[in-house]
Amino acid sequence: MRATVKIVDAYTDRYSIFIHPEDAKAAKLHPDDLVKIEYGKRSIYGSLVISSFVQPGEVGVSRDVLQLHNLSDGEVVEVVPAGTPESVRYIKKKMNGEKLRKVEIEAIVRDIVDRKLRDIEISSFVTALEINGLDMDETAALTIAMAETGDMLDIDRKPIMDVHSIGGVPGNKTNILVVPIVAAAGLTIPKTSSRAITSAAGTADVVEVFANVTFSLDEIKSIVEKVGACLVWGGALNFAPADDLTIKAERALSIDPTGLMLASIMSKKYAIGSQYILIDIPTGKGVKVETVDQARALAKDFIELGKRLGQYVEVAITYGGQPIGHTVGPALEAKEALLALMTGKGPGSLIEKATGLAGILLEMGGVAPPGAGKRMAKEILDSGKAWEKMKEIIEAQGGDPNIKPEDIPVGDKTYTFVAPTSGYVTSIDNRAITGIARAAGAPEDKGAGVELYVKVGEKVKEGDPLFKIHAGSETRLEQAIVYARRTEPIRIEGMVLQRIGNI
Ligand SMILES: O=P(O)(O)OC[C@H]1O[C@H](OP(=O)(O)O)[C@H](O)[C@@H]1O
Ligand SMILES: Nc1ccnc(=O)[nH]1
Repeated sequence: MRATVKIVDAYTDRYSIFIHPEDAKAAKLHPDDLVKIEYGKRSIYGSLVISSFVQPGEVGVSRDVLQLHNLSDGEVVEVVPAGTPESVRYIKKKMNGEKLRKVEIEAIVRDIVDRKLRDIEISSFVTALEINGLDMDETAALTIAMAETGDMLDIDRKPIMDVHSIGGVPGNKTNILVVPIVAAAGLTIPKTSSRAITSAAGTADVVEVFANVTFSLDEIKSIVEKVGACLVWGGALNFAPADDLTIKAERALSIDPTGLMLASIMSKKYAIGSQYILIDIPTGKGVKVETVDQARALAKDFIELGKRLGQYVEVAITYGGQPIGHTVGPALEAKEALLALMTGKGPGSLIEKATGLAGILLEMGGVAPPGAGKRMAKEILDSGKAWEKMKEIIEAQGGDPNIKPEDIPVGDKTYTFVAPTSGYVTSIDNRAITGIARAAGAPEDKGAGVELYVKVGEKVKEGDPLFKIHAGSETRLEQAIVYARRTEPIRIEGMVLQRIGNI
């Protein structure tokens, strides 16, 4: 049908296209149908909303559609049913456990990027990958397709280093220390991060507390060539664009299928031109990889995928059996990370992991002799050079380089859980801590999260504080308290775990 464009001031995150009920009836269109707007030689795909927001003869476009396409009020366009993309058949092949050909994977990625595949089809694809997986041929095809459907970056300052965690462990603010340490040594490290997938705060969510993380590739190039590093959100416009759309489905299901994880990470590294990449695989109970054998197998996949992409990859298998540091949630983690950079002091789990990973990168980049990297990294941190570099990065990314951790606001609705008995802390449940922080509102509410007062192996007396929940509202706080009471995330030897009566 021919229609006049009307901008609908709504951000639906579903690329919504609105038409009036009378027009929908005449065109035999139904809610959530995939529809196409044709104007000139361009095509815009979106999910149909039938509504009186628009008048007969009008087609409404939401703000998220306008983020990708220039349309103005009053333009005359054609609105037609889009039908079912061929790539849906390929998704069903993967649902049936069949191997996908390179061209089929490319079609799926292209249709995700063009928004021909709606949330429902993308979730089906992610679920199929969780159940049936991808082999290395499919993973490499997916990685390159994800990278090449977006912009690629060519940074002049070589060699280009990179570091990326597969995530999964709460409080993993490590790379916020690693990046400035490595850059302070004179190496180039254009770090891209995703927002939280299974955790309560992705690195992009944490950095966004004190600096902008959404930039175009030209802006990233300028930042990196100026200060040698960045800490930005990989989901920014047109940078491996399929990645953030599949992550949205992963986040809803709190899953991260191995093949998609490999492609998600390495597509960003490939797009930004990283040459030497260190992958962190946190390993332990309650994270994405639970055993060292599984971690070694995943490490081999990352190294093989890197070879196919022309990138040198090393992998660090790290301890992931409990949260990193003492804080979980964007603002709380930002405070802890900045304080560690300012003082060189902080929880051993954070400082030791950060200097360990940074040390490997210093050796990979040739600025530290083999075996001397961690010591050099610690010297850079202790000397204040890492903090000076971080201030350069913060300023280049539009933040306040004079920021003080104590000035960062956190949720003021709090509740502290105390030890029910005396004894040694025997375990901290990663998934429960993440669940409590997310119930409190993280990562969307940056001030929400959990502060840990104890770690595994520490001795407590009955009544000692174990952890504090921060939330932005009493409602969220109550939800987090209920979740915490149900999951009891911190176990102390000697405590009564359950009492079973004659129920
Ligand atoms: O823990 P979950 O949310 O599953 O994984 C996502 C997190 O892991 C990676 O960390 P980094 O950017 O390498 O520090 C991602 O960028 C993101 O921050
Ligand atoms: N799936 C992913 C895990 C961690 N980081 C990413 O960028 N993607």
